[in-house]
Formats: sequence, C-alpha cells, structure tokens
Amino acid sequence: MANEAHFLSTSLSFLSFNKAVLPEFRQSKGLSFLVNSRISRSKQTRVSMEMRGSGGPMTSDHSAVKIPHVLTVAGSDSGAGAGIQADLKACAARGVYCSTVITAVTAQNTVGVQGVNIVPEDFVAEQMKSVLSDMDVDVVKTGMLPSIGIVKILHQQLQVYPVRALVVDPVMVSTSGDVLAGPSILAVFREELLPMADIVTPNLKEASALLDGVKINTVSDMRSAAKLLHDMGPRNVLVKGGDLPDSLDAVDIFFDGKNLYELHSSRIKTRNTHGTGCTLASCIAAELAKGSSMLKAVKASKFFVETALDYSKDISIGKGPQGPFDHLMNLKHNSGRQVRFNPSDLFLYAVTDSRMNRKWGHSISDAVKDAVQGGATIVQLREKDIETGDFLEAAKSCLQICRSHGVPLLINDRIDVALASDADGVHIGQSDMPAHVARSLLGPEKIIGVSCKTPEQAEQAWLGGADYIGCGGVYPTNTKENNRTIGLDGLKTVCLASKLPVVAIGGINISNARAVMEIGVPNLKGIAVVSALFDRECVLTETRKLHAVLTEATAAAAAAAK
Ligand SMILES: Cc1ncc(COP(=O)(O)OP(=O)(O)O)c(N)n1
Ligand SMILES: Cc1nc(C(=O)O)sc1CCOP(=O)(O)O
Ligand SMILES: [Mg+2]
Repeated sequence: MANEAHFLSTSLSFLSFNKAVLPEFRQSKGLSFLVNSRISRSKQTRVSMEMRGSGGPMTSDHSAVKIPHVLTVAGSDSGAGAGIQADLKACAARGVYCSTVITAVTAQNTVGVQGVNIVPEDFVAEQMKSVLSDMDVDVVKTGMLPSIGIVKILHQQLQVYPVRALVVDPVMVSTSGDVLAGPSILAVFREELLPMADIVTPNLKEASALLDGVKINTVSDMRSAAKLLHDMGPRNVLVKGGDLPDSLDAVDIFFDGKNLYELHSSRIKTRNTHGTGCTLASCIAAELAKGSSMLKAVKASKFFVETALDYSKDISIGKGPQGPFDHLMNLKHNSGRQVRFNPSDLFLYAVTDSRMNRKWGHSISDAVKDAVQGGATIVQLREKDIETGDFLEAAKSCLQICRSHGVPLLINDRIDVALASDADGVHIGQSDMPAHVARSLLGPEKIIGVSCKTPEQAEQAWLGGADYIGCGGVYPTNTKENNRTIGLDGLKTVCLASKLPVVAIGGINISNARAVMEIGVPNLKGIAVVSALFDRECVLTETRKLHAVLTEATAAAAAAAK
C-alpha cells in the first residue's frame, strides 16, 4: 500500500511537470503535435478480431515493404536495462520495428528503483491512439501496467484497434525486488488482461501472485501453475523458472492449452540479468510479428536471451548487484580491430587440405600464397591431421600472407587455434561447438561460418550469430567422407530459406562452377573448393582459371538479370 501511495504522489508530480512544460511546447512545434494527435479518428480502420493470426491489412502501395511491427506498452528504465529500453533493443536485435507507449517513468539503475512517475491515464490513451491509428502494428507487448485505469485503457484500445497478437509480461516486481504494480491490480490483470492475451509470461513470483499466493517451488508446481493460469483465459502460458531453487539449467514451462513443454536452456552465471523478462517477452512479440508460431517464437526467444547473456556475462555496467546485458552483442570488442565481414569475400573460397599438400609436395603457406595470388577471396585452413602447435604456426604464417593481400583467413573447427593466432574467424560444422558459443568466445568482429544442409540448420546458424553458411555437398566429393549430397535443388532450397549469405561447397570445379552460380539466388555469394585448387600440381594456375570462370559466370548472370 505504501508503494501505491508513492505511485499517487509521483503521478501527481508528473502531472505538474506536464503543466510546467506544455506552455513551452505550445510556443514551439509542440503545438502542432498536440493538435495532430486528436485528428486521426477518420483514418482509423476497424479490423475484425477474426484477422488475428492472418497477415493483417496490407498497404495499397505495391512498392511498399511491410515491416514487422511490435508496439510495447511499458515503463521507461533510466538505466536502460529493462522496460521500454530493453524492448527497443530486443526488437532491433530481432530485426523488427518497435513503437512505444510509456506507462511510467522510473528512476532506476543497477542498484534498484529509486522513483516511479506514472504517466497520466489519458496521456497513455493518447500515445496508444497515436500509434495504433496510424501504424500497422502486428503485435502489442505489455510490460509495466501500473494502474487499473491503464489496463482498462489497453483493453478498450485493443477493441478499437485489434492486432494479431498480445504478449503480456505481467510485470509486478523488478529484478531488484521493487514493486512495480501493486496488489490491487491483480483483479484487473486476472479479469481483463489475461483473457485478452495470446501469451502470458510470468516468473515464479508473478505466477504465484496471480494464483493467490500458491507456492511454486518445483518444476511440477510450475506445470500445475501453467494450467491454472491458462484457465484464466490466455491462449498460451510460459512460466519462467529462472528463480527456481537448486536447478542446474534454466527450465521454463510452456502450455498451449493442450500440451505442456519443458524448455531447457543453460543457466548463465552472471550478474547481468536485469531486463531478461522484458527482453524475452519482446523477442516473443518480435518473432510473432515476423510470422512464427507461438512455440517457435518462445524457443527462438529463449535461445536469443541465453546467447545474449552468455555474450554479456562479464561486461560491467553500474555498481549494483544486477547489471544490464548487451542485446546487440556488440559492446565488448568495439575498441578492437574493425574487420567486418564482407559477403562478397565468399566469391572464391579456398579450403586447404594437408593430405593434398603432402601429395604434391606443397607447404601450407606456399599453397595459400598461390591461392591468394591466383585470386582466392577468402582462405580456410582445414588441417585435419596436424599437431596443434604446428597448426598454430601455420596459421600465423598464412595470416601474414593473407593480410598482405587483404584476404580473410579462417580456421576450420579449431576455435582455440583461431583465437591463439588472431585469425579472422572460424568455420564450424554441425558437430562442432554451437555458433552462439563460438560467437561468445570470439566476439562480434570475427567471422563465423557454419556448415548447413537444411533450412532449419540455416535458421539456427543465423540465430547463433553466424556471418555466413557453407552449403553442400552440392556434388559428390572424395575430399570429405560420407558426405551427403544435396544437389543444386538442395542448395537452392537452403539459399532461399537462409537469412545469411551462402557459399556452395562439395565437388565443385571448373566444369560445374558456372551451373552452381546460375541457380540465380541473390544470397549465393560464391563457391568453396578444396581439390579443384589443392589437388593440383600448380595451385596458382588452377586458382586463376577458376576465378576467370566465376567472373564470367557472374557477369553473365548480372547481364541476364537486367
Ligand atoms: C565453407 C565450408 N563449408 C562447409 C564446410 C564443412 O565443414 P564441416 O561440416 O565442419 O566439415 P569439415 O570441413 O570439418 O570436415 C567447410 N569446411 N567449409
Ligand atoms: C569440406 C567439405 N564440406 C562439405 C559439405 O558438404 O559441407 S563438402 C566438403 C569437401 C569439399 O571438397 P571438394 O571441393 O574437393 O569437393
Ligand atoms: Mg568441422
């Protein structure tokens, strides 16, 4: 109750702040803002609730690109770890546009919440109307809803402007333990908010509060809680077990009304967990906006949060016990070398083979030198039967050669060798370390490639933070044992599904390279070859010849596309 009294006083002070500021707005361009925000009723389109789950109305402009759009209705966190700020970063990281309705302004840092100012209800309504009447919002995600009136406004606005899905993160207590929505709000959460929700994502404390204080101490309790919450009306429930005592991994329970799923992810040891709830819910909203099914959205979001936490586990922001994390996974290494991956480097990808070099009496560095002089645009050291120390030495000398030609050098399989030699990145396979772990070890500037034979593997590579995928075997090969051939059709299917640039591999040589490049998919950026360059007496000549064929094939493809 003391907290609710605090809300009231802070709300009043927000009002007086508005009164002080508004006259200045009127004297400036703010006047037109105040007027404009009231004119758009006639533009409002009513979309039937039956449109839920469909693509929503499209614009009549044929050239316009529909951007997936999440509207977050939540509180501002001055420390920017949680709330509106986390939602914006999560949506940006997931490639989705995010608009915002601010319900409260909090003074907050890594120590805790020092103050809360609730935005007046009519102004929450005005923000919501501004966005929903104008923009094509796919999914609404809610966070801090600090008053009964604000929940009612949300309910009423969603009747007027239905959206495809509503994701409810029933924020009640901050990670620091501060109350963000008082107990009096529980009734309206149960009666109005949950029945509207497509998914509700409570942590253990919130699930317990919504269920009148029922104890949730085990995974079995979480399963029961998910079912009881589902009875309150949301179409899906995700009970988050991050606070579950004595659990080695992070277990969440997902219930869709029919099936219960136990979703596990690694428990990352870090103080930087502030904002994980907001981020997870925003990420679910973003994936839904892009068209995912609910279970797929939840799984992708859990994986994203795990990856971001792992990447950020040792960053230090603020002096308090709960730090923010890095949604964009870009902060740690920004003072380092600025080598960014350029997909056109995949054009002619030379992959070495120690057996072939021995056969022809070539040293690794001579073979690499000839390949880059002949026009290879990226080199991978794929040395399967070499001692670690020798591999490291070879990597260091090849790195000098490649750097002098501006060609990136990647290491196959061995992240340790890539780190120790400061190579430009790694290429990893499906049985190697997952891409997100490699990304966490290597940082954002290093190049990561992943071998993929299916659209699902391509999706995982993208989620894990890879830069490109290697896709094959396009043709049968003697270089890699028991390699499944996927053909040109398989290559095309993966390319079309992949959000990452692709390099084709497997049995490619001078006589079939053109056919590969002619499949005509824009994200196929080149070919990767082993024997066509290295199982030859003169690597330089073979590389030049293959480069010429590729150049001709891409020029012809570009001319045909005009
Ligand atoms: C560019 C490129 N694509 C695919 C592979 C194959 O990697 P992987 O599946 O890990 O098999 P190995 O090469 O380790 O035998 C690759 N190396 N390069
Ligand atoms: C290393 C490798 N990976 C493949 C895959 O399908 O992922 S095929 C392959 C071997 C490619 O060698 P060549 O160019 O001599 O056929
Ligand atoms: Mg491998």
